[in-house]
Amino acid sequence: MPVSTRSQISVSRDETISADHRSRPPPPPPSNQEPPLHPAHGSALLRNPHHGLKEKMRALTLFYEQHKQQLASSKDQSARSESRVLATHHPSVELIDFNHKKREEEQEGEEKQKKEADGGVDLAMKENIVMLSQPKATTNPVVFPRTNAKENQEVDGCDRITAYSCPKKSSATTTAIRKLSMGGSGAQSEGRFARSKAGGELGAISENGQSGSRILVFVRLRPMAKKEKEAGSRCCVKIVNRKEVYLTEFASETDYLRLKRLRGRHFCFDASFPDPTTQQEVYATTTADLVEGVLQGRNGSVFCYGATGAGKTYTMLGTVENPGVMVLAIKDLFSKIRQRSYDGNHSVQLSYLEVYNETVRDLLSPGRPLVLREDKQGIVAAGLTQYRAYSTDEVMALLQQGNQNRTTEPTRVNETSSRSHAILQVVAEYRVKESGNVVSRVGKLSLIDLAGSERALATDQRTQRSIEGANINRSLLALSSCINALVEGKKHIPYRNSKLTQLLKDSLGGSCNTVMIANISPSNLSFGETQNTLHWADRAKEIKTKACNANEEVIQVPESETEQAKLLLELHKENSDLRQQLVRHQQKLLTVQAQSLAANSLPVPPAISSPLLSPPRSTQRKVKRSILTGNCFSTPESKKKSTTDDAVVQELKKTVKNLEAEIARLKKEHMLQIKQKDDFIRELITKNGLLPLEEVGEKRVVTRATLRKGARAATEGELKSPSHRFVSPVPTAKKRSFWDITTGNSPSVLAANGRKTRSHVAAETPPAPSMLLQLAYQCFWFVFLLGPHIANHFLSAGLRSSET
Ligand SMILES: Nc1ncnc2c1ncn2[C@@H]1O[C@H](COP(=O)(O)OP(=O)(O)OP(=O)(O)O)[C@@H](O)[C@H]1O
Repeated sequence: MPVSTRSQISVSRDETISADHRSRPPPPPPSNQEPPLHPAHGSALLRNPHHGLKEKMRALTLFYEQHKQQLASSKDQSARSESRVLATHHPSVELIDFNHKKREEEQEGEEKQKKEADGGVDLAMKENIVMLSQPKATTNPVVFPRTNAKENQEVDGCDRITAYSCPKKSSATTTAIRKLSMGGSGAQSEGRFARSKAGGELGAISENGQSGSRILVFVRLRPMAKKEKEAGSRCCVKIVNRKEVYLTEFASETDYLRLKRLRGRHFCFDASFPDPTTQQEVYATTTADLVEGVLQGRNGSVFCYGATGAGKTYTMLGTVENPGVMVLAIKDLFSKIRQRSYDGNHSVQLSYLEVYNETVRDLLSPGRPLVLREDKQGIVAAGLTQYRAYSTDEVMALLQQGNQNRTTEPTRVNETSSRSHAILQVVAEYRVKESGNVVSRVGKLSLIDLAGSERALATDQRTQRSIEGANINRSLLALSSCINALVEGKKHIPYRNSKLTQLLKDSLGGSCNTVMIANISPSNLSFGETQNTLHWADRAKEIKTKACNANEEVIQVPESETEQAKLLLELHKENSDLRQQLVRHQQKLLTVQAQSLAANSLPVPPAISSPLLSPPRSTQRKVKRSILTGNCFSTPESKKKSTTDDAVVQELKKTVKNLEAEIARLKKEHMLQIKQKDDFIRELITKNGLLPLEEVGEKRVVTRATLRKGARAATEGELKSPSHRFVSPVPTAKKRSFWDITTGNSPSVLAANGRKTRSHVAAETPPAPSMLLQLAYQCFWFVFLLGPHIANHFLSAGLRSSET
């Protein structure tokens, strides 16, 4: 992290000495007569006002010489230990190795315990038991300046290192608690055992998958670079027991005054990797468990953190010969999925993005910067390409493609310095058969290679590089703020301060198993950066993550074959039922469609007879008739319509019949009336004696009968014209015409006294109406009498035509 912690640890040596003196009991007096070397004596000397600086220096020099002799004598013992290989010429490192014999004894004790214990017991747990049983640190005569009190309280089993007087957290106790709490499922214990084995019994403990787990922090030390060697830099980092990291500031052996300001610090992590550690070892210890968790449906994150050139990209990506965590994790993921997936039912999707100068870019399909959005799944980059990969080779090709698109620039520190934070996300979804059921699991693994924290001077003064550096530092500062807030348990975590922290939100504070790998350089020239890195890594250890629940779904599957066959039969039956239903519905639908079509269609014209098209005679007739009757597409509506029409016709026919009967009746009545009138006329004539009855016969009374007679006569030759038809045989008598009858000019109304009555016909024959008028009257009567017949005729004719 870019935040320096130097100010916290620069304490004067004198203060430290006095503090140590206060806190420790005086040691037994020395056997020889040499000047007192113990700090108590030293402090006594120092407190003596008569002792000058020269004496102090002499005492210290003597002590230093003696210490060197002791070291020389212990070299034989340390030659047998593994740390002999790592021994450097740095005095502090030599001091660390001073206690090798003791550590060897401890290791022997560990092995003894291992043999005694059951086979299934976690090696890491045993290691912790041993650590707990270790004796408390004894008083050490070597006094070094006190550093961060929080970090280095005690170093178990390392007397000399305790002499740093850097109060260290009781890491052994913490570790033991963690390890003891893991005595849960056998599977987990097995997993941890396997991991311990793979990690070379590093004792790294995973609490993944358990509620309230914390971020696991690992440290990796890279080998000294050629450039650094050439620059005469020396190793300032010592890794002990594959857990503890000792950081010492260099000082010249003869520069006694400089000793005052020497800084030494001690840290303890879940595991620490010295420079010869292989990539495979690092992967097995840090990430293998996370991959396992992903396969169980849990999310996992691994991020590499450190100064520029510290080996982050090497750890994450590696080289062709030594592939890194990303490559190994993907290979492992694919091979494990293949082994387990039920019926090969699995999918792996990946995305690869970078955060460069506070912009998010898609590395697999570069284009416009992406926008970060928060949804139910957490923070997502909108529009980020998700590639589905079916093999490791495909993933490798995509990874290579992405890395080519990644922003890297040469800096003074690193020739291929990553100028961006890169995040590879792999989503694995697969089905596995477990206790008769099929379980579908989805897990996400995020592999993050952060850009290196750096000092402006360490890289370049050029504008672009310095801008990049400023942005990198800004985002890493935001990361450190988030770590601080999380450690302190604050409610508000400032994730929004940078794109990087937004993207890491899930990994840091979400439901996720998270691993941090802090990369450090061994060079004393990078002391400040290494110290910063270790400080923040140590702080990150305290971050508690939320319980990581498995994202899985159980699909019920019958166990026995008989049950399966049963299920298959049931499914077949259901399937055929559904098919039948479908056919029925289709039929119904067709009928409805046809009916609606018929209802909406116009009457079809009669088919044009064609010898080729015409059907057989009988059919043709039927068809023709049906077309004519409109029954070819008989719908309920059309049927109803035709029925209504029939009823109307019947009604009309009835009416016609009734009318005809009425006409006949009226005719009869009319004839009767005429007859009555004739009789009445005759009677009147007879009464009045106007004509003797005998003469009556002679003088031709115009009656209907006579008319008929006359008509007959006319037909015989007398009345040849219509005007003659009504010629009265009596010349004096008024000729009674049809007009007379109808207009009441009847002779019957002629008064006997000669007076004209209304119906009286004057003696002088009134002028007869004109022929035209008579004709009109005749026509009227004609129409009156024959009208109903004619109407009836037309009506039935119309009905017939409407029927057709
Ligand atoms: N464990 C290691 N073993 C061998 N070589 C290493 C190791 N770690 C790092 N290196 C080498 O150190 C150099 C710098 O490493 P790397 O590029 O990984 O640093 P970095 O932290 O990613 O730097 P930056 O932040 O600038 O990108 C590389 O040449 C790399 O090969």
